[in-house]
Amino acid sequence: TGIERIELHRVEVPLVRPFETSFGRETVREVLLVRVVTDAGEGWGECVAGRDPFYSGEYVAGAASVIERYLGPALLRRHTAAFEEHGHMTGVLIDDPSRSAGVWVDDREQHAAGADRRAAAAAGGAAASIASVPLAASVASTLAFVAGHRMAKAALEAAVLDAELRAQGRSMGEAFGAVREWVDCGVSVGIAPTVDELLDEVSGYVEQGYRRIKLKIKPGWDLIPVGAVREMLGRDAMLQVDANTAYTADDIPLLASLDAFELLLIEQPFAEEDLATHVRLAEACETPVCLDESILDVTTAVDAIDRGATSIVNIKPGRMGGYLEALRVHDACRALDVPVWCGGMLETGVGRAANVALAALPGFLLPGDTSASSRYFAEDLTEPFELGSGEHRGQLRVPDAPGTGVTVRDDLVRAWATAAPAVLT
Ligand SMILES: CC(=O)N[C@@H](Cc1ccc2ccccc2c1)C(=O)O
Ligand SMILES: [Mg+2]
Repeated sequence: TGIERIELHRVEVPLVRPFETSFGRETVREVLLVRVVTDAGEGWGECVAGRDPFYSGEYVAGAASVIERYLGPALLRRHTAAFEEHGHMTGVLIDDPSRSAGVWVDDREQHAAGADRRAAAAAGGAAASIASVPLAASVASTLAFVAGHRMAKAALEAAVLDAELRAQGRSMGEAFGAVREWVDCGVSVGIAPTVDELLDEVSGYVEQGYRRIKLKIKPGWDLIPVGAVREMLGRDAMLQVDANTAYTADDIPLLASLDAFELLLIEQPFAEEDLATHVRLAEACETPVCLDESILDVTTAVDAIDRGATSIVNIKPGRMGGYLEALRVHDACRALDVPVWCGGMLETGVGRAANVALAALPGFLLPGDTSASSRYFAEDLTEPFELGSGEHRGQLRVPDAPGTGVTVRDDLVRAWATAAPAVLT
């Protein structure tokens, strides 16, 4: 079985309102979508990287480049008979235009070790279902020769996973081990021009039924807006903040004073690599510290928890190299009694569908940023995700059709494309 074709589609989707964080202000979501054709059928994956390398070091053009130059060729060769004809050299042909011949890298030991270690770690929990998707489960080890680029890798793995599960007639929810059909939804609220405008926006979301409010903060926009929202919502509403690494150790006293607002958590106040300062804040305040940017895989998740740098984890499959690693992080956190929730990256329905399926796992104990499509887009690239009503107020339904369960509207992908798709075969 093999991967026969990879298409990279770059589209621009306007946002219904500007989204401002401590690292920038977006009015359009530029997104890279991956379509793969395997001998079992086709699948779509969404790369969560933003247009610019501001949330993380990855960005749309960089992800497209690393896929065209390294990751795509590896997948196309690794899974074709022609590739295996070199016998022991289960390596990767690096197509380097500057060099006439490709370079073979013998990676059997490295991949085998990596795969064994991961399989052992995954043996216990939801990740066990990985065994039933051999093609998707082999993607990470095939791509391991490239350092980093987790969002690019995740998009490819997600597309292969979608194709494989559609061929098996299984939904992602079923394959992941979902335990519920509806997931509680929270909403991420950007930095606003004034506190009044913030309160208006938050009121609207509460009206729509969102079960949790998350406010973006940064130095100079924190205590006052958070206090005003807490005042408006009352003390029982679920409220949290996300700083996207904007603070330093000098701000520990200020951040500790957020205890007054009885928040669910403080998300990623300090730099991605700075676990030590997160530990110091955790020791200085009651409000739980939650990490986002810092958590790249099972290893970094368990290390951050062991150090006391985080007591709640924001799981984002794109940041972790894919949904299969996200399952492992879920399992590891569950074994350590650490609640997790599903983060968001302004995904279209492609990524949103897979995130909702992931959020249905037992360890996802807090509402995630899996908001309705209308939070970001007037029109979605797939069927829109809409909040339920009545007993399902503030919830999204987990798709139960095969794969992601949604259908990508080719007409919109074409209409919103910023360039002709790149095709690798
Ligand atoms: C919903 C939410 O707050 N997401 C990210 C921040 C974020 C914000 C804006 C983005 C724009 C393009 C790509 C990624 C982005 C990520 C977070 O949890 O930290
Ligand atoms: Mg965050």
